[in-house]
Amino acid sequence: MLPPNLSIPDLRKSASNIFQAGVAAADPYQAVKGCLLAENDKLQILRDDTGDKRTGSWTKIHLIAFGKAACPMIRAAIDIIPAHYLSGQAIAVTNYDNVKPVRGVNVIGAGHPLPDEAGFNAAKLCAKIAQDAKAGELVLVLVLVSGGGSALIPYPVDPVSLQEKIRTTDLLLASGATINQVNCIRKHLSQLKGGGLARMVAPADCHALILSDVIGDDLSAIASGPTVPDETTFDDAIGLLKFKNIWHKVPESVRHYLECGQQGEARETAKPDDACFAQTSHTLIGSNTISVKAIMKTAQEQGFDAFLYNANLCGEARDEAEKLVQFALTHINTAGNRPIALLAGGETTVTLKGNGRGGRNQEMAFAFAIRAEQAKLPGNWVFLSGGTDGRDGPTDAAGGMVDSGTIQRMQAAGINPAELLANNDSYRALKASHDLLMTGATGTNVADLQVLLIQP
Ligand SMILES: Nc1ncnc2c1ncn2[C@@H]1O[C@H](COP(=O)(O)OP(=O)(O)OP(=O)(O)O)[C@@H](O)[C@H]1O
Ligand SMILES: O=C(O)[C@H](O)CO
Repeated sequence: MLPPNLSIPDLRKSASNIFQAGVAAADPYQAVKGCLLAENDKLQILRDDTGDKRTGSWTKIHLIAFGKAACPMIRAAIDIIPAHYLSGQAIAVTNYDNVKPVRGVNVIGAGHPLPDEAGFNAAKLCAKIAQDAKAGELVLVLVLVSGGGSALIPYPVDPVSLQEKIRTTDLLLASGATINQVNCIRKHLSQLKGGGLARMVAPADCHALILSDVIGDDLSAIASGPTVPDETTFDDAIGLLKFKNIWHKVPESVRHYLECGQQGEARETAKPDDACFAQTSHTLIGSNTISVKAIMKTAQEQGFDAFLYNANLCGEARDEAEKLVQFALTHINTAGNRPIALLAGGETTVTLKGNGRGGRNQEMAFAFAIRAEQAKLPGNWVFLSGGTDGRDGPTDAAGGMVDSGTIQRMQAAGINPAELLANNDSYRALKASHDLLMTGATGTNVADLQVLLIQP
């Protein structure tokens, strides 16, 4: 049970425990294990999207895993699938932080959030495994997909070079575009994304187990949907680049390729009626929603009056911080004396205007501290915003955990909070106030979680 009047250290400890419960609920190893069954030496996929079982008279199974959770996902598959199925064609591509050796698997570390040469080489190996699967050999290609996959297996269309793809990704990530928008462009510049991998596997069987880091769980957006039909078009991709004011900044080869596509001279991504999907199925095995339920439960168990503020938090990080402060102010008035937990899950965006360092969670936590101080949010409070993958933006922090004393600590360290926020320099500000959330890479990835705890 909670002590009667929670101090800031008490609240910080609880916030961190609640967040960890959300991360634990997205354990990729358990999620894959819960979906596969080997009985009498035969493999069954326990449910696909329609809730049906999938079995087959496969003689070989090839494994392709990519994303931040690739290692634990492929380990679970290797632990369950009877050895006689395994062909030796097993690859896992993950970000450098999450590389772990897995028996019988070619584990490859690659660049994230910006792609690199290692990822490009890994993407070619994935394509080779897919193309080697022949229908006559009764092969199943089991694809294990998790967030981060888009950056990790870049396979640009001809004639776009890897460097040009990296430059385009960089511009997109800084533009404030949502992940669905970013991935519409990525799909139209890739050989694997937007159903490309499913096309390579066909006519052999393909099944994907998908751990979602995309709010709303649109399967075609997760890791840019390499095994999923894509409804977006070259028109959409061009429209988005123009809308985000980066059409004239992306490399000439990218503009040229997209324009060719618009005129029907380049192949569209795989649409729902593409023949490759006849043998392709999917299972969604984990998501932010499941983690949000877990943090609600943990907050309640810890004695907080828990309220689901938003299960689909999106929008510009600093604006969402402001809205949460305003909501907390009104919520406090209607609550009694019990400590309150306002909880959320989602994925905000940041439109970069400055040249500082940070990530969307750090920026939201930093902006929350500034706004809460200005609005005089009463009582002891702690606000945590963190990426379940343990990595927020191009930094080594998972996010930020700020409290009623944060702004004072920043000022005492000689920091001008407003100036640093204007420069998107949340990492420096939070480091100075000792408010960086440092978890290390967690091995999973189901977007972000927010925990606001208040002792009125
Ligand atoms: N200085 C900064 N301040 C705030 N946000 C930043 C900063 N620099 C980069 N970002 C944001 O970080 C984002 C990339 O971060 P991150 O790698 O955590 O994304 P992600 O969504 O977890 O990646 P993936 O979905 O591929 O797993 C970009 O969208 C960008 O807007
Ligand atoms: O890899 C990606 O595209 C993002 O993490 C969304 O899944």
